[in-house]
Amino acid sequence: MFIKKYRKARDKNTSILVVGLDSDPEKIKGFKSVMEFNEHIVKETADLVCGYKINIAFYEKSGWRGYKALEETIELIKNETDLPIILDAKRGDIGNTARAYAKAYFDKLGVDSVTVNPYMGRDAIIPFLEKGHAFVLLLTSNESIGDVELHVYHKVLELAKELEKSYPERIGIVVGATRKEYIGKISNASGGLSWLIPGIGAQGGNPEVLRELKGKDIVVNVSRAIIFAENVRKKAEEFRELLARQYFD
Ligand SMILES: O=c1ccn([C@@H]2O[C@H](COP(=O)(O)O)[C@@H](O)[C@H]2O)c(=O)[nH]1
Repeated sequence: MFIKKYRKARDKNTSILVVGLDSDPEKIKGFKSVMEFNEHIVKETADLVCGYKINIAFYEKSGWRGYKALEETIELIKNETDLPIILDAKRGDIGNTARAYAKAYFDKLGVDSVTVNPYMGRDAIIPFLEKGHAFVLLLTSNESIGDVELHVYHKVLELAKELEKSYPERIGIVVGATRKEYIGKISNASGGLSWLIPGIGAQGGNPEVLRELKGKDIVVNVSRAIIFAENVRKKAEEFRELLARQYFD
């Protein structure tokens, strides 16, 4: 179960860092394949993180070869570590289609959590909660949140909390670290929901926001700033320390 694996890894590694395996085949210079690149990243970081997040887009862009690399990467993480895997797929569709996605990701791929787009409401979310854990998009890290999310995020928060009653410890929210002005307010209202926080590193989000989230189950994703660094381990150590100082101290 995602939350149990996450808490165990967080406490063992004193880390709330999740490394994002956004292993764009066009950027993995010096490696023969995405799989070889991912093996290197996992070997360098497994004792510094509380999990991995894999964004499916960077695998789908290579068709079946990318999907094969995705499957092999998940197998590698499961065989070599006890760390939870979040699949960043941002799915959201009618019930029977959502059930098909949930089956593909939890039963076939074997990930622990999936990101879900809540725009279509509970039918699009529940199939994921029935099989595993889901993070629903609440207030994302990108510029254009004013177009839609700012108008509805409080509704998404209400819905997530309602679903949490039937699916305790199986639902969380995605809030960008770039959303400093909203995080305190959302934290106060978020009860026992877990948090996935992207936006630190390449997007310039502020790690100080983590001070508002002490005691909550949070994972902080950093992708490009770690995986494409010259010294991956050193960079992961720096981010682990930076985040830990805000959250654990
Ligand atoms: O609000 C969101 C939701 C998801 N993401 C994803 O997280 C990583 C961020 O990568 P960086 O290289 O650390 O910027 C990426 O997979 C995004 O698709 C997000 O950035 N913001």
